[in-house]
Amino acid sequence: MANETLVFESKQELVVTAAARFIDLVTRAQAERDVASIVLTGGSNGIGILSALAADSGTIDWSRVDLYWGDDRFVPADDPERNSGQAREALLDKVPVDPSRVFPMAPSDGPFGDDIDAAAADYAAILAGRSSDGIAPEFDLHLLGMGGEGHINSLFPHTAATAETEKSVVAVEDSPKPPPRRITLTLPVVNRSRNVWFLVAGADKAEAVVAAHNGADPADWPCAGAHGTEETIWFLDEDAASRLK
Ligand SMILES: O=C1O[C@H](COP(=O)(O)O)[C@@H](O)[C@H](O)[C@H]1O
Repeated sequence: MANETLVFESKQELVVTAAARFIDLVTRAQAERDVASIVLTGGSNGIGILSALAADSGTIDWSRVDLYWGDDRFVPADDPERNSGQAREALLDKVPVDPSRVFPMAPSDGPFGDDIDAAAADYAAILAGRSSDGIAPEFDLHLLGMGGEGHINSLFPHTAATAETEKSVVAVEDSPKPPPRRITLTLPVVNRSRNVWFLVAGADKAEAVVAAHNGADPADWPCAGAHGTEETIWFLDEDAASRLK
């Protein structure tokens, strides 16, 4: 399992480079497995890479890309906080994705109404149904943003969701970062990904970056618990990397 840490002068350089590598990765995955499977994330850089990809929309065969989300907010479908809605606006409405290959998590006004546990169970069933072992796909790439306290997806420090070892998807009712109700993939499923990429900018993330690089306890720093089976790459701006030796 390889690890790489790349440091960029600006957030823009970070997302543009990540987008170029995303195109390479998807192209290679499609050559090897026909369809590439990608887990998207939210946050400034998680959406930033999608905007950078929109500027280069002719290169990827989007009809052969499966798109999942690492987490989303359990709010109405048209709420601007939805990671999936932001992804549509930044990229997915602009490229020829196959709608049958796009798997957003259910919103709070979707088929399960306000039942967040049913919505989480539905997403687990979707992942299981698209896997070879009844659990979840081996994603080609899982994109991750990160909070200053080390959260990834909606896995926050010292929470049951972060400690989960059995379920692939769980409901979060009390996220310390608003909105409180979210659905998230768990660490065991993140870690089925061939490649895990962290997209992180800002001095407020520097302590968490050091913790992850030093192999901290994921209960304290959830970011420390995410690894690709083939490669883990940290895309950092200089501020986020400022405390690395
Ligand atoms: O709550 C969330 O935050 C993280 C990181 O966001 P950022 O704006 O600080 O980069 C994001 O990756 C995650 O999907 C989202 O739900």
